[in-house]
Amino acid sequence: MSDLTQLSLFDALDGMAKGDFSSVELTEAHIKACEGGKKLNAFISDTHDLAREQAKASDARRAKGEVGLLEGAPLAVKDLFCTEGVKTCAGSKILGDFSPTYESSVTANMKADGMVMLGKLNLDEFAMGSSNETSAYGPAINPWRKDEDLVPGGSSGGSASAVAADMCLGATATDTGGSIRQPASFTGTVGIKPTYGRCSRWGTVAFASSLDQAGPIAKTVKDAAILLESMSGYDPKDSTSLNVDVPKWSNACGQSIKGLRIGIPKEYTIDGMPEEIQALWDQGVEWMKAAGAEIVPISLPHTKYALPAYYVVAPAEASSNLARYDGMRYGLRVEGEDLADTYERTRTEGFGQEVRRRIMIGTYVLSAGYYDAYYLRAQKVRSRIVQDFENAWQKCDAILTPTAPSAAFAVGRKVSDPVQMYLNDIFTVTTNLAGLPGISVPAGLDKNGLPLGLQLIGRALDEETVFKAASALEGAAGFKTKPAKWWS
Ligand SMILES: NC(=O)C[C@H](N)C(=O)O
Repeated sequence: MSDLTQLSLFDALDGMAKGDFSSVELTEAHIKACEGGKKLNAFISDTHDLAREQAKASDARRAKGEVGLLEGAPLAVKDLFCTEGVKTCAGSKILGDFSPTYESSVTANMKADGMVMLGKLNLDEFAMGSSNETSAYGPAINPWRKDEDLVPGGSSGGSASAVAADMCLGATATDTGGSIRQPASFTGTVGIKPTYGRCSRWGTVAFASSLDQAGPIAKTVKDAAILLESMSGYDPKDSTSLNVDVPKWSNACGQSIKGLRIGIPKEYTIDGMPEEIQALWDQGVEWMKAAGAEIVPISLPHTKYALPAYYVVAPAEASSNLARYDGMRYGLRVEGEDLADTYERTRTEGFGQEVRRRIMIGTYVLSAGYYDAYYLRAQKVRSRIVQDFENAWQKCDAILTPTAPSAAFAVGRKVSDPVQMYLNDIFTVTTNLAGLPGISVPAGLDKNGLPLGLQLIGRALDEETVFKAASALEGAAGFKTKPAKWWS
């Protein structure tokens, strides 16, 4: 039998449906790939025994004719989603060996659809970062380069690395400012952040609640559609969950984009953007045109304020969400001389530098006297950004931009310069602030042979158009290159 880890999720599901191989065989092949891929540090916890049990149970269900959307597919879960009885630590020391007694709604949906879970994936601590280097478990490594350790992007770096290295057929991820799309761009994978409210946040460790949204990282656009169909859905346990139907997005893949209006925002041309990224974006425009789309120049005038606004709103919400880690309830507790000292020691030892930085920024911008100057102003910027997109939708149906301002960079290169690190999110944060769906599709390689992605943004709840356009882009780009398997 040929190497089953090379299959897409769609082809693997098809192969099991035809009886070409079982979930047990498919799962064993992926467990072997995970064991051979340890150097990439993509996983924080392995759940291989559980995966074997789940695969066996899946084959038994299939024999009875019970076949879920993800039936028998070996997948992996970002370690930000609570998984019942399986360590969930959000890449932080402060959660210690916390093992939840409940399952996040997203992973519960996937389990109900027949997922086999191979393990929990590495990430930046509490999803704060763009390189996976803030993880208390060390960074996941990008499989694209052998001679030098490159970051896989972040915060969903483990998800991206594991999918790119064929260790799983797809993975869950989350995106607060770009954490699904930027790692997808860095690793030649597909990542979609759906409309805010599509996926329930219940049981997902909170970073910035008005921005956090789950979504998949996958090998193809169609695989991403299948995974998102399973992850999405109304959940009364999350007050921001949208009570709307989940369309069959996989059917949108491959449909014609004739007459679709694609907007090109002039503000996304920024100083210092590498020429190859500009060239790839221009090429993307040509591909969309050739596929029958109409190209429309648009303006999103408040774009330059998006990143500063995000780095006020997100830390503000984080400082509030992370107040719960006090050494009393879960994970780490460092005894002090009195209660205040215990809090202080626990939080100082438990949180890494970037998380502490964000808690301090967040506390500052929310404090009396500064609230109006920072937080309130950032919220006003947010309204302007929402309005910019509303205006744009009068002229176009989807927007094409680069995903990130660079390709993957070397481990250690940006850690000491937070502003450089934050700039990674320059093209992705706008959709989080506006709650819109955005997808990254691998579109080409830079001069060093590293993948680059292009982003498509759609109207709220119009993932269908996003998938249609992304699938056309994927077809035109024909990105088939894989990293050489140096790690196993
Ligand atoms: N969670 C995210 O979307 C990550 C983003 N790069 C941040 O550091 O906030």
